[in-house]
Amino acid sequence: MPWIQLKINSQAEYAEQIGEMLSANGAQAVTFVDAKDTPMYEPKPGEVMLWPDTQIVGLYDAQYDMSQVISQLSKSKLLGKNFNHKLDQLEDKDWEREWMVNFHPMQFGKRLWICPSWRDVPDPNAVNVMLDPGLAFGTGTHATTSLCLRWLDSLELSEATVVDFGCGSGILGIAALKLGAKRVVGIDIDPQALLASQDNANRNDIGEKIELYLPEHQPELKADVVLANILAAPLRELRTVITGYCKPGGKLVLSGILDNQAQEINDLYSQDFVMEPIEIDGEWARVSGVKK
Ligand SMILES: C[S@@+](CC[C@H](N)C(=O)[O-])C[C@H]1O[C@@H](n2cnc3c(N)ncnc32)[C@H](O)[C@@H]1O
Repeated sequence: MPWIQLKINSQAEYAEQIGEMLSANGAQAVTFVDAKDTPMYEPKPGEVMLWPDTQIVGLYDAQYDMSQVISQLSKSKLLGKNFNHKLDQLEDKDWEREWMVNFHPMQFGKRLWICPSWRDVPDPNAVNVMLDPGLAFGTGTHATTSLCLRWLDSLELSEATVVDFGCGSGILGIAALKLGAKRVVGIDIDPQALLASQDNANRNDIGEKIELYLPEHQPELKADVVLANILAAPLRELRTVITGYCKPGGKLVLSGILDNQAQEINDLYSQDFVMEPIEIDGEWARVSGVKK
């Protein structure tokens, strides 16, 4: 479905109010972008980042009557009759890649950085994962991914075999390889994710160390580390499969779990794992343990 994007530049102090006006006037999503594209850090979950010159971007269904929206907005005291705005038509894919504007290098734990493949690395001596998720999930900006990345950074992974269940962009498996793992098996139901994972692995010169499978072709193996960031429902349903991938003494991390689901998932997996303390980030939780 095509979309229409309405862009309004403003001083930071008015941006949130303008954003609220766009939401009240039919915008399906409102984002805030630095109008001057100065370097910045990634907003934490729940945090609205405002820069001195902020661009407020409202996303509207292409069928929406934008003349009505503009007329409504021009009646507000904040914007006035001749307020400065820009309207752009977007195709779906353009919108899905809009996040690229806001994707900057980010550090996770002590050693690990995730860097958009089109930007410079901030520290050439760090463990840098160069990433372009394409249309797959996983940039590190989402709390479910960052919880796993921080956990990975805290491990000694030399020579480890790793299963990345629900690999998306490949971000977790590739980070594990760059942190020293010797082999990663990535599994995903989405063929786009497998393509993105292979592209990203190649981009990081470790393409030969990753194997990617749809669930119907997933191989049998016992891994030292199992990662699964795939929401609570599949974690429940696939417990035996996920548990089966982990060797005794191996480590497991589960994410994609809401804060209020974490204890139940923790208790479920405690049948086979000695669980570690649950880690919370905003509304998301990380559950982890060591196989008995
Ligand atoms: C939340 S994303 C996580 C991506 C990446 N691992 C990360 O941490 O950012 C979940 C991924 O799991 C995949 N997925 C969902 N259900 C699955 C299942 N039953 N088996 C395998 N993959 C699944 C989705 O296609 C998606 O790519």
